[in-house]
Amino acid sequence: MASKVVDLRSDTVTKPSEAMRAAMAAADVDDDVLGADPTAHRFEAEMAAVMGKEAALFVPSGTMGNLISVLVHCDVRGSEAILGDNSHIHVYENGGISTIGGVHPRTVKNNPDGTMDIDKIVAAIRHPDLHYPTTRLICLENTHGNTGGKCLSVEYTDKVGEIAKSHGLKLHIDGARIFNASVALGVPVDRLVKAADSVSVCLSKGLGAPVGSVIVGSKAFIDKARILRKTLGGGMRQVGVLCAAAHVAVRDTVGKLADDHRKAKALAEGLKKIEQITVDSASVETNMVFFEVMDPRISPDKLCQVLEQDNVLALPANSKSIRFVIHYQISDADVGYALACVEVCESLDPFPSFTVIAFDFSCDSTISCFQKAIKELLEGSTELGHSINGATKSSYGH
Ligand SMILES: Cc1ncc(COP(=O)(O)O)c(C=O)c1O
Ligand SMILES: C[C@@H](O)[C@H](N)C(=O)O
Repeated sequence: MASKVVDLRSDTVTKPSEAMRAAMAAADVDDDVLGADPTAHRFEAEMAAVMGKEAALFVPSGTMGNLISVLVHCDVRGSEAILGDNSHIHVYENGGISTIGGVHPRTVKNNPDGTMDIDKIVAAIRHPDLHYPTTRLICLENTHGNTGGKCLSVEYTDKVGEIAKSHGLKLHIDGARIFNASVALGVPVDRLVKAADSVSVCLSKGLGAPVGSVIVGSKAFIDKARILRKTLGGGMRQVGVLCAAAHVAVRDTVGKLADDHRKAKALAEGLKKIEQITVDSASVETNMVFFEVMDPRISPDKLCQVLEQDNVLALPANSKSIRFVIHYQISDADVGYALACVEVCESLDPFPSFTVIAFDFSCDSTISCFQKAIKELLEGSTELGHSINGATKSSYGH
């Protein structure tokens, strides 16, 4: 029987539940390009209401959701979008807003809590000038993935919204994990995004849907987004199959996010007890845990490779740390097993001491000495290398 895999690579790795699969099979569908998939319409109306916006549009991915949103807001050539230098849109979306949309990114440093300093956002705003692109959009990310799933407060979001409005700009929130933020902050999700003109919500992350995101905003925004989705090849015909699963995900999994956060905290507290591990467990706000290995010889890649041998899957967060991401298909026992595996990895010497003896075979005497040494070895009278001229000895590991 295949041994269980504890997959902590991301919250994108969940498998659809039986309820999702049943809903997909039973979905009432039609051609959505011709504007008629009833399940898609129902789900989009449901999500618009949940998020407190006028309208919604199902899209195949969070990346496309962000791209469409930026392109709708920055629909004039020479537009600029202010976004975090460590944001998903800027780091992981192939520069799509530029390569496809011709939008210029104006990055502002992301703080360790996922925010961008308000004064730096204001300083980055550029109004029409012969020399500059024109700022038309500010993008936030909540929760913020690359800082470890940090939550942006509703107060901060409202403040950025006020700045956008006072400067005639729009505000987009990459809300891939907005439900995690809502649950962790105890703020209703529609209140958390009230200041935003658009939000991209991933259904395929912590909510556990097999595919897709939904973007929400004004009706005028969504009408333009629908056209852009088709332009980008996102017209999906009987998409109700996917929307049916997404509906089940929102219905069944939002209530489990708090437990994901609890398990992430427990994982961080457990990692804290392991000698060679550094983790700021107090900074764990949602479902992600970033930790470092003290031993400089064990890189994040190396530890992930070693853990994989024990069927624990993880990914490096960066050159220094590893990322564990909890989702609703990770149990408390899985957390305990992962901790035990990290502990074993840390106690094992990943690089046992060993000696390399290099020979200079261009030297004739080395060969005769080598032959002598082999003869002596076979007779058990010497250690290889000690009696060979031209041999250089190097030691690795401890
Ligand atoms: C914060 C954030 N935004 C957007 C995305 C993009 O979502 P997708 O992978 O569905 O394109 C991701 C990752 O998946 C993410 O972590
Ligand atoms: C890496 C990124 O694209 C993905 N959203 C994740 O967090 O796993």
